[in-house]
Amino acid sequence: MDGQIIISHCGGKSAEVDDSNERALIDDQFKDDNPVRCMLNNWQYKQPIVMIMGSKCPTSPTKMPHRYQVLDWFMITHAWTEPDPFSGHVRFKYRFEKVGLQESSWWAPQGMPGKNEEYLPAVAIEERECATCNKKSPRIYEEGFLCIHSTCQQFWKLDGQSAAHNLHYTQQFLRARHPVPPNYVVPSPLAPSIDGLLLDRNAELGNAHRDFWKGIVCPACGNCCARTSWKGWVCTCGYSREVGFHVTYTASQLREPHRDRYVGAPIPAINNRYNIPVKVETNGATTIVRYDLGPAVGTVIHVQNSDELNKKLGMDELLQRYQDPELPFKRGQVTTMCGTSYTRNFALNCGAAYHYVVDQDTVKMEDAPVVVQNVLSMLNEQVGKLCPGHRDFNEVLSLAYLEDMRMNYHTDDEVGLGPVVASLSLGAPARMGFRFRAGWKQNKLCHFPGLDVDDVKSGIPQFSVTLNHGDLLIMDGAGIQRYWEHSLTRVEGLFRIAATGRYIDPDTHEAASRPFGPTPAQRMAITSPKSETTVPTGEAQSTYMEDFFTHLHSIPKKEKSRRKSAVPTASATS
Ligand SMILES: O=C(O)CCC(=O)C(=O)O
Ligand SMILES: [Fe+2]
Repeated sequence: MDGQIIISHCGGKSAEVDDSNERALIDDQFKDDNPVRCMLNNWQYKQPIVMIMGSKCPTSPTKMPHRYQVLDWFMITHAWTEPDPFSGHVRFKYRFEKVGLQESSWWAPQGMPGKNEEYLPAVAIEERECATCNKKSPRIYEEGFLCIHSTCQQFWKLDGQSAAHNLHYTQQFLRARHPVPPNYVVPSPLAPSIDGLLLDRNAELGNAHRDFWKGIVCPACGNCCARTSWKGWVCTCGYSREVGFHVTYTASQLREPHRDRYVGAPIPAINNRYNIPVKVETNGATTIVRYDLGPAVGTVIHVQNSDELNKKLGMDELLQRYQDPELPFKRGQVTTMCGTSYTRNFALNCGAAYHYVVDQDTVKMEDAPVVVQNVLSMLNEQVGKLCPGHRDFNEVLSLAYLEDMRMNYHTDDEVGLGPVVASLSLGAPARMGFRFRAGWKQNKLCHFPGLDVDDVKSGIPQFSVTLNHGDLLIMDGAGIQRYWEHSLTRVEGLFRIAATGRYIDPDTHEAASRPFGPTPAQRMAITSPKSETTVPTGEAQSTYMEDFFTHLHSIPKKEKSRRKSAVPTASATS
């Protein structure tokens, strides 16, 4: 790797060799493998590609300042196959060349190609035909011409013998620079302009559009900056940009335009295989639907009110007050195997501390925004009527969903939680799915005689409900969290609030809460100074590409059919 050329392999299927830090392929890579196909498409159709480098990259020419950094736009000039030095499996390799050769590369040290250096005149990479397969190969290594076609008997052989693995790239291969083909366009700047984003977007969307909650590149320091604050983007360098809401959404604006608000008894969306008993009770203004999941599990209760009753109960006002830009909503931090990330939705926890996979602050109920205090009273009153013996909630987790936000399947089964969990929905409609909790085999014994374990593994929802503005969804029974999972698969609109009440026993819950991940490291600036270099033009592109494509290492037929039949099992266990 230098400031303009990167030679690398990718395409997956590698694993650590024993306990060493070395990785090796555990299977051949094939042209039909998705990651390989993507790369070959990029090469064939000349699609520019952004290179991102991790701080642990062993061939980096300088010390990388961040865990991950964006290098630049590159194009693939050559692709070929080689045996993996450790396992002998076939692996695809690629030569990437920076598109903007005239720009100085921030990651290159002084004196390296790409750094303030007038570049050498372009040199061509020689190509030769293999006497056995009659296909062309580029000259990549000093040690001699190697046939790069893995289906050829002479693949990776020098004078009839398997070539060593510690070969040296030719100077031509390293020094060649290719003209940027006509019509070759970089699809976007590496750092999209935040002003363009904010000004061009339709203000009627009220800034709940996805563009307003995804990350930006900080215009002050170049750092990638997630939107975690309700008010807008706040970068660790001190830069901040408020977003606010241009529009205060009303319930009728957020309603699904193609479906009328509830009229009459709802039709529950049920995969009716297990005949979940459903009871519907209505008095005109309120409809209560009860999904009976069995005596050892519990009941899901869905309460829907007419528009008039919702108004009377103050639901529209609650929705409006939840759009106050001063509310301390935040996107919570989640630590995953791949690093630190954020929940999709904004959260505000009030009352007892509530720890789940997310690291979040809690506001005491006496200091909580009035809207949250009102919701708590309303939840306690309504749930008290429907679930006899209900212990008053002492916590409300308010979640704000902007466009395209959702919540994946999970259970609210943290230690110290009471058996009743109830959430009030405000704003845009959303679909909540319920499925069997994977891996909980006792399901079989517990209820639904004849439960097919494949239905547990499949992850398919057994029933789902549409939560409209003003609806109350009560999960009554600890067994629901034990044997079932729920998710918010789809929010049909720009803005939705879910305010969920729970009883949390502070002592047992605190004692059992999970450790949380580290805060994000301080980030440093990346700048990319410009310098004058010459860009080669007019040099021919490699011509062996066609040969390579017609002679590619593809999955054998037998293997292909085996993979196809394996698909359902693989997805079922995921
Ligand atoms: O958005 C919702 O209605 C569901 C929220 C939820 O499941 C939770 O807070 O645990
Ligand atoms: Fe939940």
